[in-house]
Amino acid sequence: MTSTGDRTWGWLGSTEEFGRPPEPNEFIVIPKSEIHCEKYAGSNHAAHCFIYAENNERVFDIYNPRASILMQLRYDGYFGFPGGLIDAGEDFVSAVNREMVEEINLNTTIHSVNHDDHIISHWSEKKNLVLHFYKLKVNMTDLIEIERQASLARDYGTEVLGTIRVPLYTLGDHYRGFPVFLNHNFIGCSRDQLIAALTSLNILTPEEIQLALNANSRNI
Ligand SMILES: O=c1[nH]cnc2c1ncn2[C@H]1C[C@H](O)[C@@H](COP(=O)(O)OP(=O)(O)O)O1
Ligand SMILES: [Mn+2]
Ligand SMILES: [Mn+2]
Ligand SMILES: [Mn+2]
Repeated sequence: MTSTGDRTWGWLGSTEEFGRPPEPNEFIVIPKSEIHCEKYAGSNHAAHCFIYAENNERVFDIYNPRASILMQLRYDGYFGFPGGLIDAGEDFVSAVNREMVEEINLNTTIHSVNHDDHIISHWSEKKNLVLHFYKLKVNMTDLIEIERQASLARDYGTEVLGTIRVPLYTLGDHYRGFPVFLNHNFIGCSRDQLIAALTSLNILTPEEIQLALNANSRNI
């Protein structure tokens, strides 16, 4: 224990396991039709959101981002999406909208998700944790405003250390850009969620995603 108390988990102890790096294939996809099944009623649930805008404004007049996707650096050092744990008796959609207010100061009278915005759900039996993922499509003007407002969020500077725009382009060496980003540390199944969203929304082709997953610095 240090004087700053930063070596304890305190009341976070009950969630400590959720943030541990997942084992390969720890999180399995569960059908949307099952997410309210009794089987998962005793699990912990969390819901996060993929906020994005189409964006073809080239970087250096070379690299087309195709879209700007909002992720965040978290207090625990991982990259993740805005969202969080679902409180007892709270429904998934209310929870993710609430968490986006807390974490990025989202104005939910303008932007919010509903049940139709569900993308995918993953379950870790080991962690007894179900992670639901939603999408929110905005235009670039709105995304820039959401980014601006995020620094005024209740949890900014504590639970959330800032928003980022995920790079989708791959630079000329076939490595820097999106492949490097995919090599960073993501929390929970957020890396799988990012790939699922990019695929289901046709933002990157499956070939581009596979190339990024296979790319590494030794290739260049
Ligand atoms: O973006 C994410 N994608 C998948 N799983 C995630 C993501 N962020 C966190 N998690 C996991 C690991 C966390 O411990 C739990 C709860 O989420 P979190 O955002 O930390 O919860 P609160 O905001 O503190 O309510 O889900
Ligand atoms: Mn939160
Ligand atoms: Mn929370
Ligand atoms: Mn959170």
